[in-house]
Amino acid sequence: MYLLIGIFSRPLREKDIENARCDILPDPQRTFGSIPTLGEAFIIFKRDPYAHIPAVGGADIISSYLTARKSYSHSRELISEGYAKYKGGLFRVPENDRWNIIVSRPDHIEEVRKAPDNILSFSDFTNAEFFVKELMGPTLTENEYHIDLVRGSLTKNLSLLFDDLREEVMLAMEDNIPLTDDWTSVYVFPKMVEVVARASNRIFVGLPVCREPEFLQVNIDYTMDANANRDILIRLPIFLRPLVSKFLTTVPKSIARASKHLGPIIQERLNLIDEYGPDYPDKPVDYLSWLLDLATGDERRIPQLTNRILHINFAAIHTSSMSFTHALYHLAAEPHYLQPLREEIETVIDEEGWTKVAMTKMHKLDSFFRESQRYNGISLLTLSRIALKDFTFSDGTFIPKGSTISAATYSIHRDDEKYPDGEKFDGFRFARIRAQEGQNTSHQFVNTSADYVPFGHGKHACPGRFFAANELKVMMAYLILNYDVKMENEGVRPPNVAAALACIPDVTANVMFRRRRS
Ligand code: HEM
Repeated sequence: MYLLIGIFSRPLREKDIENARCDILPDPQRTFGSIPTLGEAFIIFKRDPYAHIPAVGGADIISSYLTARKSYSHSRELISEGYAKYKGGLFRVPENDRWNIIVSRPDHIEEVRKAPDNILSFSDFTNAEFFVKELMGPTLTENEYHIDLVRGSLTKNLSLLFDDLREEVMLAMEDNIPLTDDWTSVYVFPKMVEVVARASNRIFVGLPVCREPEFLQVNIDYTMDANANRDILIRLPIFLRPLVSKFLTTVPKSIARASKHLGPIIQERLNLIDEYGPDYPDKPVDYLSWLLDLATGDERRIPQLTNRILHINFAAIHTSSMSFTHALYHLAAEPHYLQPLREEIETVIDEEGWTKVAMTKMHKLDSFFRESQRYNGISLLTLSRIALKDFTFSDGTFIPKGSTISAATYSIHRDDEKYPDGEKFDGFRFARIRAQEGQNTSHQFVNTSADYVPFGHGKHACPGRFFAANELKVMMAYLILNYDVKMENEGVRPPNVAAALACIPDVTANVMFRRRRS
């Protein structure tokens, strides 16, 4: 309850002071990390709606300001501190422009998962976090049919598309990592981004455009630009963001660049639909065809369709290439994993050939990726939501409307009570569990639970994870069968880099490859 009117109508009472903290904007989750503005000069008092939730670094103005200032480079430490100190309970960590309320208890996570979208909203969170509406266009948020297609058609057609995916991964790997007899040092992260971009676009838009370097580059740049623009906007006062985003956004330029390649293909498909109907002969099976099946009105125009393709690449490329690089660094730093993985992959391929079913039978490989996502992940927090209404957990804990709430992903995954020796990377941890009676289908790379949330959990859990799991496994299986691998700095895995909430593999490291000898 804001006390601005009350301040002028009666003297401040002791109780008001107890329940109040000085805040600068009438936004309940505002912290003090952003640049003060003219509007912010109007200091008002209000009850602290978060008084019942302990704050890492302190809740008063000065401490929250100073802690928020550290949040970009020290998020991991701040979240770990809260997790250790308030174990099982909620806590909050300040960011530039809000408090992040963090949950970690399984029952709390389950309640966040089950809460309907009109109370705890995932899409409002992603829009606020990535400025989707302002930077990428409002239609993406108003009609999310491109997301439904990942959950539906893409996942359902994985078996059918597997051969295309496999072929593109193998060709892209050969092009990016030379098969040499002697050890060759490869600056690996950009190469993996390229392999993922090419293989993903084989399924998104098909041949030959998935191999056009400029088309792939636009898709890669789109993510980098979106992140850079977001980092600028998040530091600005809220009222300036819509205005600045208009000048900042590079999306129209990206659409124009990508349309040069996609435009003629989309037009050709639209012509065929006009002539022969939606199921025209030799219609390609890819994500673009599914978009065309569902798009109506303005959404059938080339710029709109191109933007959807760019956006799905935004969700797919860096998430998958970072996840792959995390796992690759473990393999290269500990090459003792190579032999058992090779034996498993060879045995399964001998029995099944290169199929989607074969990928599900490689339990050690699956475990290696699951463990890498547990140990590293790509985000310290997932399952993030914005409360569109007041929300109360069944234990009575109150979350005010407007709050951001997330799961303590990194800390949950490193918790010894959930994962014995959690600070140690143990590549076959989950394969051993699956070998136990009755555990065969649990603990797969794509399974989520309250204790395993690198893809989120529940209805908004990453719908692309089934596709990503197949892509990453084919990449790794191909690499393990064809190359010997080690870190340039032998035996040492380069430390991850923390930037805000992201957990990024060292993007500057080199890995050594040579043609497999044994
Ligand atoms: C290993 C790679 C990937 C990782 C680690 C990853 C991770 C995530 C995470 C953490 C979320 C948010 C879930 C939450 O916090 O509740 C998410 C959402 C999403 N991901 Fe992924 N992702 C990956 C690959 C992909 C791919 C390949 C695609 C597309 C083909 C994709 C499409 C999406 C979409 C559309 C959403 C939003 C879901 C919704 O609005 O309900 N992701 N992903």
